[in-house]
Amino acid sequence: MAKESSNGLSKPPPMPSPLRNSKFFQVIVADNFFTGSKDNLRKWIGHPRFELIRHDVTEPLLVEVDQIYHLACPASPIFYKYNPVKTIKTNVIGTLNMLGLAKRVGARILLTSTSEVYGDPLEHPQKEEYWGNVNPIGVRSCYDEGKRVAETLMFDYHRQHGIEIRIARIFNTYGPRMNIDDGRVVSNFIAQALRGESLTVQAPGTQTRSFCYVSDMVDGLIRLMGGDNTGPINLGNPGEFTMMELAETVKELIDPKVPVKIVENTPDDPRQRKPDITKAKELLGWEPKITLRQGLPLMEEDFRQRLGVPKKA
Ligand SMILES: NC(=O)c1ccc[n+]([C@@H]2O[C@H](COP(=O)([O-])OP(=O)(O)OC[C@H]3O[C@@H](n4cnc5c(N)ncnc54)[C@H](O)[C@@H]3O)[C@@H](O)[C@H]2O)c1
Ligand SMILES: O=C(O)[C@H]1O[C@H](OP(=O)(O)OP(=O)(O)OC[C@H]2O[C@@H](n3ccc(=O)[nH]c3=O)[C@H](O)[C@@H]2O)[C@H](O)[C@@H](O)[C@@H]1O
Repeated sequence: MAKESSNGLSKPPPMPSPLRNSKFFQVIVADNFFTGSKDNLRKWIGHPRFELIRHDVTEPLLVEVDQIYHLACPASPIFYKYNPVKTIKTNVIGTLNMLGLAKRVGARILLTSTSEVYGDPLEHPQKEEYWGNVNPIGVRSCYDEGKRVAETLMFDYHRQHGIEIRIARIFNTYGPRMNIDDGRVVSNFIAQALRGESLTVQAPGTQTRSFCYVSDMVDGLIRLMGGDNTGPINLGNPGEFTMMELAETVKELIDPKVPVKIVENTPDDPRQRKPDITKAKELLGWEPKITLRQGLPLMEEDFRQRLGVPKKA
């Protein structure tokens, strides 16, 4: 039997990457562009300390890095359900590959997990200690069970190999430059209102979500990566809205005349969701600053430009 060292590991943890002492940040983005767009990276292409690689995380990646932000995964229900086997491979094999990379080069790795690990929660608001209420064989399982396995892999690599891990459980986040046809509710309602189409509220419309603006989320992720806590830590905005309230807010902002249409919902849609962010406040000194009413107009402006719908004078 392998002898255990004082930290409980059979082998010492990997040496931290020497890149930690580097004077400059360099960024390597790896994306297979399934839901992402090169257009969003246009301003960085050609920058001497930026590199873009078309890469699928279900294949191993050999690069030298000291921090890994592991975000790769389709996140909108329409896209993650499109090829569920690929989604679960991305979560399981993709996370294994990123952890293997972290182990080889001694990097710290952050996983963007999700509030979907709480499933259709029976506790409200959700605290990190809640184990969730997830259907393991439903149409959302490729994503929510996939992320649960990804969290398990992160902790097993941490305990078994001493890898430095960070886990964020992100709650519904939105912002400019989202794919216009992403399919998630905020982008759908804004695009529909701008196109003068009915806002498609999925029944019953009383289900709730808590929406976080993207710049707040990025700030939270950077704090988590830089701090001493493995997580999991909830990152999200506790302001909670029903989908009907969201539709009314978007109407008021963009076009009070657009109708709201109740359409069929999809199976296992969580009925309520709101993060308890006590941990993020205490451990990261983080809380979101941008309310939904402040964030929506910023997204509207970007969608107007891309859809070519100028604001009426
Ligand atoms: N936005 C949210 O509300 C939210 C909530 C919880 C968790 N998350 C997580 O945050 C991460 C980013 O989400 P997002 O909202 O920006 O979604 P997104 O779909 O806009 O971005 C996901 C990115 O991953 C890439 N990708 C997908 N599969 C890949 C693969 N196999 N190999 C390489 N790249 C791949 C896509 O092309 C895209 O650029 C995801 O892991 C998601 O699960 C997001
Ligand atoms: O925050 C999270 O953890 C997860 O949130 C999302 O899941 P979901 O909340 O279902 O996202 P949406 O598709 O935006 O749906 C939100 C609510 O809006 C409703 N909806 C959606 C789209 C639409 O056109 N109309 C509408 O009423 C849905 O029924 C649902 O109740 C995505 O699955 C993931 O990006 C993410 O991991």
